[in-house]
Amino acid sequence: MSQTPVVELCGIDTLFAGRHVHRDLNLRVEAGQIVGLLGGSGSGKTTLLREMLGLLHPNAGSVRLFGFDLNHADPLKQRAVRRRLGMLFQQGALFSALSVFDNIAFPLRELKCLDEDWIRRLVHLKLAMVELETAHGKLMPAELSGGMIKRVALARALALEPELLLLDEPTSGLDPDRSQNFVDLVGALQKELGLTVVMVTHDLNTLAGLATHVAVLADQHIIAFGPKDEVMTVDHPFVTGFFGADRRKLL
Ligand SMILES: Nc1ncnc2c1ncn2[C@@H]1O[C@H](COP(=O)(O)OP(=O)(O)OP(=O)(O)O)[C@@H](O)[C@H]1O
Repeated sequence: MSQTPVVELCGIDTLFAGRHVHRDLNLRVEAGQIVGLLGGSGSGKTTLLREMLGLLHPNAGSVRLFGFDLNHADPLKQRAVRRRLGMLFQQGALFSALSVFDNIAFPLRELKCLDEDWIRRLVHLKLAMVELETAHGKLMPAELSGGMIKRVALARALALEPELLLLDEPTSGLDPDRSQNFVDLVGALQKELGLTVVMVTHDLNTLAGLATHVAVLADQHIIAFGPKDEVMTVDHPFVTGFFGADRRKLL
């Protein structure tokens, strides 16, 4: 018997001002997969991540995480489900008025059941996980490089030890070296922590370095899903245009 999928989107319709962004969209992500979500600009990728986070409810269809329907579960259950996922926003979305330490401590303090001594130990552990030092905890977000912002945001996303990690353009704004380091870090943590990952990316190297599977969002739904070597041979204008002559990079 197959296991409960980590993410299951069924028949999703999303409309803004009467215009469909998603129409009868379906996606099933199994435990341990790293799914690269591709699609043209404005095709509704970030909107889909927001629906997985429960920040936005689709107009029709169901969003199930770990088997729980986010639209119908009671608020307590919804909160419990949300704690099982971490999100890395495109620009990091750190709280600018809080230090690195306090940014990472934020979700831990929200639990309201850990004393400060535990929080300190956990924050230092998360800093080490993303290859930063304890001393970095004192810095403010404005003092960080682009790569460090991504690492701190990742440490915060991992604070509650999620099973599902959502990444929105994880390497955008990083130069090729930093981008490769970040891809290696996420890949190593994914293996170590057994994470399931859904990431939006436009970057072929990030996709090549991380994704086990690719989902293509076009024409308002997922037109292709599967291992990346299968998806890149799909005959669709977006797929052909995206992979173009670089198809071999992914193999
Ligand atoms: N809250 C909102 N209100 C109205 N329209 C919205 C809202 N959020 C998104 N949209 C619209 O929905 C469409 C999809 O947006 P979304 O940000 O999900 O696309 P995307 O695929 O992530 O794009 P990009 O790759 O450019 O970031 C866009 O046309 C956007 O303007």
